Amino acid sequence: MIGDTVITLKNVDIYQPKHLVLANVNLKIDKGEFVFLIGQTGSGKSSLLKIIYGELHIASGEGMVAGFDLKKLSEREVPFLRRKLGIVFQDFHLLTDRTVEKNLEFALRATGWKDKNLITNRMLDVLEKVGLRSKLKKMPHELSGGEQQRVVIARALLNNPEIILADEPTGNLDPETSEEIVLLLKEISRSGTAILMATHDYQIIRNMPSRIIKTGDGALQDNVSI
Ligand SMILES: Nc1ncnc2c1ncn2[C@@H]1O[C@H](COP(=O)(O)OP(=O)(O)OP(=O)(O)O)[C@@H](O)[C@H]1O
Repeated sequence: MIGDTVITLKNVDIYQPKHLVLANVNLKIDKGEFVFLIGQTGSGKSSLLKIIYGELHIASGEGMVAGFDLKKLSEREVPFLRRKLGIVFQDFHLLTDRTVEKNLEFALRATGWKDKNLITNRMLDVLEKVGLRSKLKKMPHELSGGEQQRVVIARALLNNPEIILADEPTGNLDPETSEEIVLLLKEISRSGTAILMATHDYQIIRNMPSRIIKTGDGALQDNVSI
């Protein structure tokens, strides 16, 4: 990693799977930056995120994410890259058959945590950050959409990620709750985690001015205004 840059893509072509979705992508995101990713449906936002979290391979160009060289990334290393990333998607992906506590514990154990006390402390820590410490014993269906999304964000924070990738994290939420979620993500970015958030919600972008990148016509544009 060079300096405080946590994502670097240089002249990257992104294919899905044989069709060139984005050509010659150049992108740099620094530690603690908050960036919106916009673009029409099908223009390549998810494909860009997939390159960053190692779901799609780089065919040409270069990429470094959280210190991992995407070009050299083997299947075996992908889980280690993912531990440096928090991933937050639109449809919450909480396990519906267990409590908030058990959801978080499951994610910690899956990433190698064993000590019960450390697990409990970490869970309380992240729930505190998202303002949901009192909901530890609740089942997902006992929470509102916004609260469920906060738990997903708490889960994304468990391993202290360098970057959070959020794909339409407010897609299922009302405008007020959406704004709260984005404010929470902004606050998280101020403590040093870079946030890249794909969204179609221009209202939110207008209310919270930040750097905007945009996919369209097979390319990625930086510092766009809307
Ligand atoms: N698994 C796949 N196989 C074939 N083509 C795909 C696949 N996934 C995506 N595509 C195509 O790649 C292009 C970019 O898709 P992508 O999902 O990145 O767009 P997007 O900007 O995230 O769209 P949305 O806003 O609808 O989520 C689209 O033309 C899509 O049809």
